[in-house]
Amino acid sequence: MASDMSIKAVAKSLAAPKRCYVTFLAGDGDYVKGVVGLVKGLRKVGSKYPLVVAVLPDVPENHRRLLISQGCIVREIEPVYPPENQTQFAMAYYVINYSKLRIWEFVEYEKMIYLDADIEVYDNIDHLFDRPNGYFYAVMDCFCEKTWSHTPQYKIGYCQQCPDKVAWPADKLGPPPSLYFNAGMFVSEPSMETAKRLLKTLAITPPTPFAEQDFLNMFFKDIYKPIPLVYNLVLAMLWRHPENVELEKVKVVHYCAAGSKPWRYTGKEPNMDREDIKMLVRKWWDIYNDTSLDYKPSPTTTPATMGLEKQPSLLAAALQEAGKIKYVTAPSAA
Ligand SMILES: O=c1ccn([C@@H]2O[C@H](COP(=O)(O)OP(=O)(O)O[C@H]3O[C@H](CO)[C@H](O)[C@H](O)[C@H]3O)[C@@H](O)[C@H]2O)c(=O)[nH]1
Ligand SMILES: O[C@H]1[C@H](O)[C@@H](O)[C@H](O)[C@@H](O)[C@H]1O
Repeated sequence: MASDMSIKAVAKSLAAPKRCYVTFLAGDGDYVKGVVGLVKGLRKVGSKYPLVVAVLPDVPENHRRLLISQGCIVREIEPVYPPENQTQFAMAYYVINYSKLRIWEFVEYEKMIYLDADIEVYDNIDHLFDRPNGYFYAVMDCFCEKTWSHTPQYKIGYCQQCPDKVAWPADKLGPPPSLYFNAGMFVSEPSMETAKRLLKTLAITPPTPFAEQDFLNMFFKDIYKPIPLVYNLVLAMLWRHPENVELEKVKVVHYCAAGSKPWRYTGKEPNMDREDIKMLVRKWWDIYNDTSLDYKPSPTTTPATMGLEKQPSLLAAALQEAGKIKYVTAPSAA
């Protein structure tokens, strides 16, 4: 009977579509805290799918171990560099974000939901995996913060979040820009063919201020489908377009406004003393500090299910940190 059950469970898991959440981690700084907060948040809302962390080689071993002990699957990726250029990125470190393009190589999954490490999930969004294949789903960005000051949109006060407020001067600037998404959250399908095309296209595309975000907008323009802003609340929306935000309905918060990363929050930067911001920063810390959300390996956890089979050097350490993992060895014929 028991073995019947387990056969059924295995068959079910084999038939289940392969889906995952993905995030990206670079360097030895404090973004690792963001990933820990994220995986705990996903656990809190009962997400059914694992969080795969695409790490650059410069992520130190102790951070990788911490992530594995929190139930993440750590996958090292090779860095991707944009072509040489004199471009000023909106933030100098955005140059590393081109490496995000590697996640289309994760073809052991059929579909992925990408989330930046400075994102927290406050409600289950697994249903986004059920949207039809063949599209790139993401939330429309806002052009009103200073990081956009290099653009005509910012200069004339045009934002796609309120396209009727300032009309786009088509006579002077030509047709209005295509819809533009924030690349901190998106739904897409890994594919080796797409991965190769991304890199090939990048090699002949000069870098622009929002780095891979601009690039992805260009690359996926024809299959982009906007989804409601509850799936990626870019914090500036709270003061730039409050009429568009119903905060209590928001499922995913993106702490991308200057000064809003919870683990660096001081409250001193513009807008950071707002009550809604303070509440959102507190909410993030509540999840991060909640030890009941720490990863508890199930009795059937194995190196393979933890994604450790290709990382023997991390295995022992991860198991030590995770503490109580029990292996279920394959039944022996003897
Ligand atoms: O030292 C770093 C810097 C960044 N990151 C990773 O890169 C992501 C993007 O960086 P930020 O969150 O600091 O950047 P923003 O929120 O300002 O980013 C926005 O613009 C970027 C342009 O490159 C990306 O498109 C990003 O997805 C979009 O949300 C982080 O969340 C994190 O996952 C690191 O791991 N380490
Ligand atoms: O797309 C950008 C980007 O994500 C920036 O980091 C953020 O500061 C801006 O508000 C947003 O519009």
